[in-house]
Amino acid sequence: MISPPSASSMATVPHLMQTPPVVGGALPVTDGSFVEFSRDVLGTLLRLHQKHGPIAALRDGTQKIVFLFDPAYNRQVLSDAKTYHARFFGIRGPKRSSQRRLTCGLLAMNGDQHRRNRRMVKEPFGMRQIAHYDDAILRFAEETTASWSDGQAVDVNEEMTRHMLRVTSGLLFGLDDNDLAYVVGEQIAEWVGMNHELGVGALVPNDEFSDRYEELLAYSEKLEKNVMELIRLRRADPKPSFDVLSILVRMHDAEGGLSDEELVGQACVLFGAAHMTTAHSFTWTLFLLAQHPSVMRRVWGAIEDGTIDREGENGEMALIDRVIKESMRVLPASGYSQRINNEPVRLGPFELMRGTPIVFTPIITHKLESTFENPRLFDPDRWLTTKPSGYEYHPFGGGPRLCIGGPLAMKILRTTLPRFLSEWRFTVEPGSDVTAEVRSTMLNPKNGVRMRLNKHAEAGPTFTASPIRGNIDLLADLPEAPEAPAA
Ligand code: HEM
Repeated sequence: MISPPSASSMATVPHLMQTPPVVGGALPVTDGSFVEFSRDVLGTLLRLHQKHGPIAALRDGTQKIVFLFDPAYNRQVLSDAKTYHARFFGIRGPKRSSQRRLTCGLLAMNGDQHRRNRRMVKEPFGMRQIAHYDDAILRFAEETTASWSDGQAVDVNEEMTRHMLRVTSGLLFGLDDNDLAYVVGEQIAEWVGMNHELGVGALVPNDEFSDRYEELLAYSEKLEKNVMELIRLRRADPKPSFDVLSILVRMHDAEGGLSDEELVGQACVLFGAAHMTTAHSFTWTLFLLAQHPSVMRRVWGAIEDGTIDREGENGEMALIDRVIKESMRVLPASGYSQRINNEPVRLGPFELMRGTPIVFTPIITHKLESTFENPRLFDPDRWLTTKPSGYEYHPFGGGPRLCIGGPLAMKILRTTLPRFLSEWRFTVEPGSDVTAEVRSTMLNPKNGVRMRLNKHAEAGPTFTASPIRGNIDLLADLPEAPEAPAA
């Protein structure tokens, strides 16, 4: 049956995803606090869309953040990198500081510098290069499954984060099971989080801001030392390697390509961009499959008969790709991204002064009924017929700044998931709290996702959805899950 949204979540956050029109001549503006926005991104996005429709602004004093919900606005902004600049890091720190160097990665660059760096950084992510990663990806999957025991209860998000830290340090830095890589991964997650909280705080007068600013500068020094040490370890290893850092270093040495400063910034951003987004995508996909036993049974059958990653006779998308695309539609790991206009612009009903933050979000755009029928339903087969544009469906962003690691992330997911699922049954722990929140721009499970792992060899391939608590019903229908008893 269809689990109704909980009364408490409905009281504060709208549930439907129709796009109402802009009403009358009034500007679609809500007065509020940016600090509150940074504390409840998901609720704010849902409320603004519900109230204002395709485009909205949150106003705090004299400042505005503009939110785009409609694919036409996404197209206007994302395709025009000249007018709309990326600003992933609001705080660059003093010149020659660690903070300045660490925020030097691709996500923070614009104009010619972005084009030049993107050309170089994208080299290791081409289809030809990532073909080299197949064996390593499978080996990491084997190691992770070997670490599980039958009947074990785990937080799957923690498991997937650990898994992706290993995969990322292996593929990006060529370092197998390196303790320092774990430390760096955790530090990057913390540092990105501090940047986002403070980045929003910096837009408006806020007492907390100055203390935490000093804390951020000190933290970035610690992180930079460790990223430099990873680079040093990589350089010290004489064996020829296809990991991303080796390719970048080789290009650096052969062409004088990336400066050391750029290398630190790129390494840090690549590591952060790769492991957290992909770990959350793993988690959400395993969660959605577990809560949809009818889909899971088909996936299991296709793994058994070897067709899981095979296109259909008429070129239909392989089942594993349908599952991943659909999971990234319903619960996209990247919750929102941001641009600023570097000249005054007219955007829909707004005349925006230079430097206005502009947010776009797949969380809302992926749920528009005008593009996707029953948008909150997890229905992998919709991908047999639906063909949304890159501005209607944009889990990896769009336009000239499209994610360069998208094909690698897809390869990791489509190679690893069948390996996990062939041996293990993932069942959500009944009664557990599955709450989505947007933190550091990513949609992640606030309290993890508690799941029990059982070996098919012991338990047989039976699949059951579980009653759960939390706010996930705001984003996903779980029609196969029994209702949770009232708390
Ligand atoms: C499922 C996994 C992933 C998701 C959902 C994801 C999502 C995104 C999104 C939405 C953007 C665009 C941000 C914007 O427009 O402001 C982006 C950019 C980027 N991503 Fe990913 N990403 C993933 C995996 C990866 C991986 C594996 C890597 C590298 C190893 C990576 C590296 C990058 C880089 C360097 C950019 C900046 C591109 C530019 O500005 O030119 N991502 N990603």
